[in-house]
Amino acid sequence: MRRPGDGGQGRVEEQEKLVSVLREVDVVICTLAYPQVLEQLKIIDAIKLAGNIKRFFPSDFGVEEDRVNPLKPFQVFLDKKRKIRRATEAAGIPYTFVSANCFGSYFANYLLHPHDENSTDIVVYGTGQVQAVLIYEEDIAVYTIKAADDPRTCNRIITYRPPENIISQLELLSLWEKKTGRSFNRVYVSEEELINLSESLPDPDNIPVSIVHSVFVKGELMSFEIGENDLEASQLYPDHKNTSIDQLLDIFLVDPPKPATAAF
Ligand SMILES: CCOC(=O)[C@H]1C[C@@H]1c1ccc(O)c(OC)c1
Repeated sequence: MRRPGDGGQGRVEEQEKLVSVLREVDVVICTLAYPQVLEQLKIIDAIKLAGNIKRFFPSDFGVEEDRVNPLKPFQVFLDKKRKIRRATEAAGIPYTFVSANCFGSYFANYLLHPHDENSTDIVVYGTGQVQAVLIYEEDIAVYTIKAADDPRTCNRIITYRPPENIISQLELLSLWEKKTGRSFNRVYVSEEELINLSESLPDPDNIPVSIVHSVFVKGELMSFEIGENDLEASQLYPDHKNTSIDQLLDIFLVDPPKPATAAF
């Protein structure tokens, strides 16, 4: 896989420079944050002009946006991502759309707050029993690179859903309590409270609560079966030793990944 030369940095508005950089590579993996999602239209235009890109991964890597129906703030967020998927398809650019579900370290920090050694309360959304999917970020990267030059994933959607990475909030919390020897109070936030917040909070603060509702209350990460015509990473790449959630929490015990906050 070729990498751009030193001149590989710039702005998406610099179309001439973007095209020249694209002419040096084969695969484009975009990870632009939500506020810049529609900037990918400029990348699509540049890819069309360059004419040599063998695969484009738009900045997806979350829920399977063509198969969920969340609360409005998240729906508006996903509409922008869907616009990029449709523009990619319309442009005839070879693509792979990735549904990586929940970034594992990101959401372990979001749910368990392991860096806060004084916390005794843990917020549980809804019943806490809905199954979600947490994938260690390094495995998301490995699966994506493997998919990048795999003909089986060309013009396809691939979901990252290894069986050992499917867990509910309460199961995750119990596992963390077992590993740390700590115990936490469960502070439940009901579906009604989340819906009210999604309607009362100003934009963009209404987006995270809508994502929480989709993932941990509606269970939209697991709302569809992986059928024989669907691609799932751990099935496609069985030789890759994926990091289970149990192993991810062991990483948190010895070298906890720093908390992060997505841009909205
Ligand atoms: C609850 C807090 O959520 C976030 O901060 C954003 C980064 C999370 C996210 C954004 C987009 C997604 O599709 C997605 O799927 C699980 C997850």
